[in-house]
Amino acid sequence: MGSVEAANKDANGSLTEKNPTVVFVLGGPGSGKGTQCANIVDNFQYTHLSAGDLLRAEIKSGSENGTMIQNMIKEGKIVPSEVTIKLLQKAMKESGNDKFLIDGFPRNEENRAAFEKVTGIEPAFVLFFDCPEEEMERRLLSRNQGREDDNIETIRKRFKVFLESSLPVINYYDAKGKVRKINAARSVEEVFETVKGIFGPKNEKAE
Ligand SMILES: Nc1ncnc2c1ncn2[C@@H]1O[C@H](COP(=O)(O)OP(=O)(O)OP(=O)(O)O)[C@@H](O)[C@H]1O
Ligand SMILES: Nc1ccn([C@H]2C[C@H](O)[C@@H](COP(=O)(O)O)O2)c(=O)n1
Ligand SMILES: [Mg+2]
Repeated sequence: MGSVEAANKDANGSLTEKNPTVVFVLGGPGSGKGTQCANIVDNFQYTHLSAGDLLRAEIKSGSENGTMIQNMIKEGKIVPSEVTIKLLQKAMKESGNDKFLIDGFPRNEENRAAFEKVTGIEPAFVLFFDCPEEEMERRLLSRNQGREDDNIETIRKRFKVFLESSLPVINYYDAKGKVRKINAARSVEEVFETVKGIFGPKNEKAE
């Protein structure tokens, strides 16, 4: 048995010897997090968990939190950590994997501190897709996936929340040397070339 210090907590918060590898995938709305995570999953042995997708699925499921989540997403606000972390823990457990790309989380200091406290997990590193607002706005307005928050009013609110609440989390991890900043204002292929270099050959899927 290893020491308790070396142990993590499992997705339910119990101490375990298993050490999940978590990469937080952060960046402004429309910076390309989901697009690049799909490419990473195709090439590396990771499970992609998008906090936004999990919250949208929760709305669709008719859960008692659905209306609250829907209203918060419409306003570009961050849903309380307790709700999002429970969804992440459940998805981690159900995946059967131990390597995760957690996309769009932590979005604020409350998300960050609560996840660390509840799961005991520290990210291996943080991918930060850095993209100018004008480019992100262009991408979101032409995304065409029927998202209720892809309208100019909500997009502006999401940009404000990103600057005020999410950037401080990126700065927190940057001070710990964990941030891998990527210029996301390039083509999908160019961005992925940089991403591939960060993951390296170790976790690459066999052909
Ligand atoms: N490098 C790129 N160049 C041009 N368009 C891109 C690029 N990456 C993603 N896109 C497009 O921009 C839109 C937003 O991308 P994506 O959904 O991956 O962003 P996101 O960071 O996950 O956004 P959100 O935070 O809103 O979920 C999509 O329509 C996607 O196809
Ligand atoms: N940690 C999170 C992640 C997302 N949300 C809500 C608020 C976001 O504007 C929305 C969409 O997320 P995205 O798909 O853009 O990553 O979901 C949240 O409250 N907390
Ligand atoms: Mg996304």
